[in-house]
This record gives sequence, structure tokens and C-alpha cells, in this order.
Amino acid sequence: LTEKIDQLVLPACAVEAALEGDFELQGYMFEASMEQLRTPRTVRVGLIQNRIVLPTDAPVLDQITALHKRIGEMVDVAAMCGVNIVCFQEAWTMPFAFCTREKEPWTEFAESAEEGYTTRFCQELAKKYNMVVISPILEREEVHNVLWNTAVVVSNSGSVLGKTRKNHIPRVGDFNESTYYMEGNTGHKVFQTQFGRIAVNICYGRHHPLNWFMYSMNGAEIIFNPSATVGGLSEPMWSIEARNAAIANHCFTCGINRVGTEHFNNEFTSGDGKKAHQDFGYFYGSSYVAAPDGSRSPGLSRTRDGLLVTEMDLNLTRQISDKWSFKMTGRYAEYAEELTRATKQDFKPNIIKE
Ligand SMILES: NC(=O)NCCC(=O)O
Repeated sequence: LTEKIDQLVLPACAVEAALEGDFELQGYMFEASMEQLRTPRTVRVGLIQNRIVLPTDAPVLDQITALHKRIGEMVDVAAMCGVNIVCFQEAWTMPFAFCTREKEPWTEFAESAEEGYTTRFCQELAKKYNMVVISPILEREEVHNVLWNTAVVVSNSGSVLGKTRKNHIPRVGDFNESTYYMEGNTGHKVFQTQFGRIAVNICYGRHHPLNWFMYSMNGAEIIFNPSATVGGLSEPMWSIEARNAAIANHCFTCGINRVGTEHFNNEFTSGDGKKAHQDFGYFYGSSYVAAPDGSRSPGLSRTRDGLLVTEMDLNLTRQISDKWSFKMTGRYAEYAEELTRATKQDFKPNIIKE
């Protein structure tokens, strides 16, 4: 169904800047029917995927600053393309070092969601470009000194609208994230922005249909899925999960994955009897947007930095909901009751035997 998608013509200055900055720039459009009582609710969304800039053994602040510079240049191009909401990849200010299980220096990348340099940096971008910025970082919550995997949502006014934390922490492959931070405690927040209602389902949460569902129950029209995931593990699932969530929940979904292979100084093992190694494998990019009608944009490159700009008419969410009525036909009260019973210690599965 990618053939249903029209390309979005992007300004020549943006195309040139992307060429000069050596990153891919793609633009697509999702249209909706014209309605009599509502005007189109058109919004432009930018997804940014990238490799890390400096080697993983460069000083921490240099690594962060180099990523700010790189992403700042890409946001400049997003602004030229009229982007209203931009989302970066999971833990965008750092290498995805959680495979190592080392605490130092990786926990030094953690920053305050409200006051950290990265949030300040995003606030500047948001104000300058009248753009909502979704900034997934490693958060240090300073009152209790707890680390979290958090997306900070900066409003286009430049103020911090709020933050939302990763609900599901992987226990698969080299994703040793449970060594560093806890399951999120912020529920399924939806942020009302000037450009639509948005939510952030961070990485591994995309394997949980009920996680997407709860954001949608709270009214999300666009659900972002900033990720860090590697070839050989999740690639066969990547093109399906966010797309299916868009269909099932009558909303737009945006999958973002980093690119490149990140090398670490010290070897680590995967607990599978294989030899110790110094990298996680390659992050395969392929960021894309899926629409509630089942269509999707082509993915960005598997290997290059990129900016994907999509224009979407949010009226499509209600139009598809009216057509398919999944929200209306869902038997949620029944599921809720059965689920409540299923989560109890004394639960007996409802299996009928002869
Ligand atoms: N970052 C993260 O949660 N990755 C886990 C692997 C996956 O979900 O593909």
C-alpha cells in the first residue's frame, strides 16, 4: 500500500542542505477525504534517524555536543520543510551502550528532563522554529536519583509540556537496559499540542499491542515509537508492528530507528556461549510512518542518516474510525473484567475439557 502515498515536494533549499549535510531527505503525503463541517487538519511530522557522531570513548560532553550539532542541522532542514512536530530516535544523545552492562561512563549521559542541556537545546529549537520537539533521552530524576528512559515533549512555545517514560524494558539479546533504568511510571500520557494529540511509545513498547491501545484510548492521534533495534533480532517485525498499531487504533504511528554500528572498548558477552564481542550489531534505520487506513510511507535508508517528512491530515483518523468502528465494536468492559481476573494469582484459564 505504499503506492497510495504521494511524494511531498520539498523546497530546493532543503534538498540542497540535505545533500550537503550528507543525509537522506524524503517527503510523503497522507490525504483524507474533504469533509463538509471540518476543515482539513494538516500537520507535518519529521522523523530523524542517525548514527552517533564521535567514537564511544570520546569524552561524554563532546559526544553529546556533537550529536546536538548534527541533529540541530537536521532540524534546520526540517524547519525549511515546514515540519510542525519533530521526533528523534531513542536515547538520541548517546551510544546505545546498555549492551555493555558497564555503569561508567554511560550513566553520565543521563540528564534532567526539565533542566538538562539537551532539554535546553530542544527548547531553543522549538522556539526558533515554532515546532514541537520530542526528545527521547536517558533521564536522571534528581530528587530520588533514579534513571529512566524518557521522552521529553517540548511545546512549540518552547516550554516543557511534559515527559513520558518507557513502559516496557526489554529482556532480549544484548538489550541489558534493566541494568540501568526501571519500567516507566507515567502511564499512557497524551500531549495536546497545537498540531494534534501525540503520544510516545518508546521502543520495546511496540511489541505490546495493549501499550499502543492505551495511548489511543487516551486520545492519541499520532503515536511516535522512537527505537534502537538491531538487524538479526527485530527486522522482520519492524515493518509490521507500528503499521498494525495504526490500523488497530485508528491513528498514525511513526517508527524511528538509529543507524550504524557502535563499537565499545571493552568486550561483553551475550550469555549465549558465543565469543565476547565489542558491538551490538547494526542498527537498521528504516524509519517510517503508517496511517490508520493501512497505508504507509516507504522507509528511510537502512544505513544512512535521514529525515522523513510526512504531511498528514488528522481528519483521516476519525474517518477510518467511522468506517471500521474498531473503537465502537471493541468489547472493552468485557476484556477489562476478564483481564482483571487473569492477572490474579488464583486465576483459572477458561478451558473447557471433555
Ligand atoms: N531499545 C529497545 O528497547 N530495544 C529492544 C529490542 C527491540 O524491541 O527491538
